[in-house]
Amino acid sequence: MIIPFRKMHGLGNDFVVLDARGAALPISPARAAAIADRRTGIGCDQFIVMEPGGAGADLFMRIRNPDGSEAGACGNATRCVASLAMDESGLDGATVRTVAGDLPSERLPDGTVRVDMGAPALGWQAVPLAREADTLHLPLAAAGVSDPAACSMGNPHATFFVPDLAALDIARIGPLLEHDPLFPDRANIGFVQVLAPDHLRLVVWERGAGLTLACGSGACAALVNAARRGLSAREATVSLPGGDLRIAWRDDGHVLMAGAVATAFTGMVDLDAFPA
Ligand SMILES: N[C@H](CCC[C@H](N)C(=O)O)C(=O)O
Repeated sequence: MIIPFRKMHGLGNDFVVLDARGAALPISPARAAAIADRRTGIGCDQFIVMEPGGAGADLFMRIRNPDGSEAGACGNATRCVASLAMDESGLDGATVRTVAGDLPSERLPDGTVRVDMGAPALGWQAVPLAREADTLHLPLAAAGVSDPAACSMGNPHATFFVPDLAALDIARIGPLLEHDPLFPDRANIGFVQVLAPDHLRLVVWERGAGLTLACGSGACAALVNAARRGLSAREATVSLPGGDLRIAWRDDGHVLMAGAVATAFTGMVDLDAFPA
């Protein structure tokens, strides 16, 4: 089955996007992982399938990591597919439905796309954690980092606050923390250096994907956790290796994320060339 795909990214956090709104596609976790593989497939941080949205949503977005695991949120991909929906409709707004809820998105005058990621979940069971703990100060330490905060943005995040990001070997400690038994569903691990109350520097070891150039839900979690700790304001620029996101934790509890989106290229893919 040969079908079109679109390669998109948000600040270098990149996605292969397939369109299954017209007809279901035979996409197993194994096939998604094979297409996401950067050596033998097209290669991406997340594999995205657009499905029919149903009433009240422009589309449903299914998110898979390169290891085949399904995720409940992907902020950068949400902004990308919302941009596609707005291009198609000619409108400046679109609602993307995910397993974690409906995410209203809009294109801003400067061409960036802003998404309402909803409210973070702050309780230990919602993150989730394997046992009761204070999500503002988790009993977790590894390889020179400790005392993270945690929340869910529809997917689990732990945020460590460090004095110097450059001093960390994130490729080594990221997987240890991602797989810590405290996280029954694993977790995305963010490392934050607070530059100013309205400016955070962030690097994320993503669950099921590893180091990425940007992580939208991770930037939301970093801002929420920094504000909860009194380390930042409720609105800040989050600078990731791939670029800046503007994050605001509104008084109504919702977290807004704005940033650039882009289509790198389009092409055709033969699904039968990958394992069923
Ligand atoms: N690895 C994440 C999904 C992608 C998140 C990230 N790419 C974003 O922009 O939010 C997880 O398993 O929860």
